[in-house]
Amino acid sequence: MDDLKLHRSKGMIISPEITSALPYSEVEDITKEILEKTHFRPKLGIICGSGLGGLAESIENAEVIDYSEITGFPVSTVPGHAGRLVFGKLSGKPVVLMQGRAHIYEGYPLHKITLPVRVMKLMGVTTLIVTNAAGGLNENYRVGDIMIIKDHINLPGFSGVNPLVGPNDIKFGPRFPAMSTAYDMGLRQTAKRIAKELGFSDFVREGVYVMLGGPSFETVTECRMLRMVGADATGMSTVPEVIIANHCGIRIMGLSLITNCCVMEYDSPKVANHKEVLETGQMRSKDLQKLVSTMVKELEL
Ligand SMILES: O=P(O)(O)O[C@@H]1C[C@H](O)[C@@H](CO)O1
Ligand code: HPA
Repeated sequence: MDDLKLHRSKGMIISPEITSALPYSEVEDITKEILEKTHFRPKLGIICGSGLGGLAESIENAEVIDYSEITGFPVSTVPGHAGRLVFGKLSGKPVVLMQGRAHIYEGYPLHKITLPVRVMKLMGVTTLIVTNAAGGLNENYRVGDIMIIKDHINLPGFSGVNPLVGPNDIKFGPRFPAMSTAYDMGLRQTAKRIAKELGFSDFVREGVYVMLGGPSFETVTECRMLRMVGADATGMSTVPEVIIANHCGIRIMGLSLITNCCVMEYDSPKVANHKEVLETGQMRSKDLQKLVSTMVKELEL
């Protein structure tokens, strides 16, 4: 008996939120709908965070589909997230790039935010590079640093907010996926070596990303607490996508751009703001493009 039928047979109450997660066959239909609009068959997916959509500039022979034209896709409402699916070639390899993502704070349920990842899986994507803008918690981090993500803290998950809540479809992956190896070690090592070869060592780090729901930025005490528990950077995305990608066996690399330093002192006049986030994205855009395109050149897909 499949998981959804089992839930019903036990008389379990499933919230409308959970039942509205798309079944495998509908994700297949959406995938087919998209693939009819492009001749590319990518094995690599890229998700661009706030202000990082410039990565699309490196894509050759781009074919673009607006999220609004795709059944079930969440439409971006945040500045710095164009809301377009870009197919094309990066370093000679076919890729699909999400120019912008959806976030919990926009009001989207997690299954909708993460739908594009399942669609990528059914398209044939085996490796995902996921990027975000984040606030630096680590006292050694500077604005403009790029952090290779080695692990995450799913803070919303502490209260049951996880994109895998609800009946599990084994066609996507197991009921209880391990998360301790979510950020592929081989990809992290390659990224570190390439950063060194490109002369980027001064601003490329490796650390832990923590996700909060947003949209308000963190208080001083929240930042202090997050630093104490081992987080190096804080943001409002990425973790749900990584959980869903890892669940369905996609290899993942995560990159955070440190767009601002978190305020750690009670009497500091400094405040986090989205304008600074977008400006830093612009400032580091070319270096991020170089790091990602050089990695892609080397990737065995
Ligand atoms: O999509 P990401 O995680 O890059 O966006 C970050 C978090 C908020 O959406 C926004 C705050 O400036 O940037
Ligand atoms: N906090 C949360 N999300 C963010 C930040 C931050 O300081 N900067 C960019 N995204």
